[in-house]
Amino acid sequence: MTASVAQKAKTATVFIDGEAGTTGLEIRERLAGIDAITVKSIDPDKRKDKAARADMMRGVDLAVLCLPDDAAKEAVALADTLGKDAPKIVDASTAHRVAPGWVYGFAELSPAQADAIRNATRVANPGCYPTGAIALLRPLVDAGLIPSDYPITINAVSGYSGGGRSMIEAYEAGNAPSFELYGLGLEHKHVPELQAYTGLTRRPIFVPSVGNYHKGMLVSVPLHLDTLSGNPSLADIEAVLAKYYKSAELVSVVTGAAGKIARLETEALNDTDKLELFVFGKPELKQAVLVARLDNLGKGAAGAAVQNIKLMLGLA
Ligand SMILES: NC(=O)C1=CN([C@@H]2O[C@H](COP(=O)(O)OP(=O)(O)OC[C@H]3O[C@@H](n4cnc5c(N)ncnc54)[C@H](OP(=O)(O)O)[C@@H]3O)[C@@H](O)[C@H]2O)C=CC1
Ligand SMILES: CC(=O)N[C@@H](CCC(=O)OP(=O)(O)O)C(=O)O
Repeated sequence: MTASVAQKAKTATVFIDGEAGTTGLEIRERLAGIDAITVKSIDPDKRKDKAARADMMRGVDLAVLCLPDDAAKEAVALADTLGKDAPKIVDASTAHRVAPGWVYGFAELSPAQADAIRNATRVANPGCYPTGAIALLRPLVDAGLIPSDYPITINAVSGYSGGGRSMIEAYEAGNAPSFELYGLGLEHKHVPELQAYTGLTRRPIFVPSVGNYHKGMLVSVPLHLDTLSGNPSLADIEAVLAKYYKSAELVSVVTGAAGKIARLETEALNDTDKLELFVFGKPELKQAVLVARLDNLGKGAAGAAVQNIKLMLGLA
């Protein structure tokens, strides 16, 4: 597959299973701007027809699954019936993010991750919230500043597009709340990937929320500096993050925010695939708040999917 994909790199073909959904549409829009990729669309009447979907998969280099979890598992089972004709797969759902045999599609996770994605046939696209939280925490756990058994709490807010078509319709009907916390049973579907890819041995507490606006996300992690290893300063934390993402095109560390910026709004990165990281806090208090900002449909979904598609098709 790798050699043939390289040979036909100019005409790589992609099928988006779930093309008409929130994430599918965003991916289609981004792929339309890439000359080296042709999107093959299924007849809308057949979009849930297993035989038609299997035929589409047989005819492409890569399939992107933008489906609910159960439908994504069904799509993988369909691909499994195709043997050597199965396409490469990027799954945007939660179904395979910690599954054996799948590579986690966060290219900036570690220096080796982009290559792991390039060489993979099955890649699980990260959740929007874990993208922010893992980006903040993984470098600090790796550096030993945050002990792996540290009791981490992650607070986050998303625009309502994060909930897909049904939540978008509910909010746009005009009778949704202005803001609400959810996941208060502490079993949000993102916790397993959050724990697995941050390297935390203690299960983090994750408190998501949704605001009455379309898209844009903030993920924040409060820290008591005097309980971390080596009593690090805000500058130490910032330096670890800045070094980790030095060469990353899409992830940037906004340095010097502490003491200068006191408010942060959610929508500044909308319609981009960027992820910004900030370290706020006050040295005298020995307290810090790490914050990640992203477009939940950009780096939190379609932007990361397209990054993975390009890596897997030999285009990046
Ligand atoms: N929205 C977001 O910010 C993010 C979403 N995701 C994940 O991406 C996946 C898609 O989410 P999202 O785009 O928001 O969801 P949507 O509800 O907006 O879209 C889902 C699409 O899948 C189609 N679909 C449902 N069941 C089947 C099936 N059995 N066969 C074929 N097509 C089917 C739906 O068609 P129909 O409407 O006609 O039923 C719809 O077009 C989910 O797993 C979600 O967790 C990932 C990252 C972020
Ligand atoms: C606001 C909202 O409801 N958000 C979704 C997460 C969206 C996302 O990115 O996660 P997946 O990729 O795992 O779907 C939720 O909390 O379930």
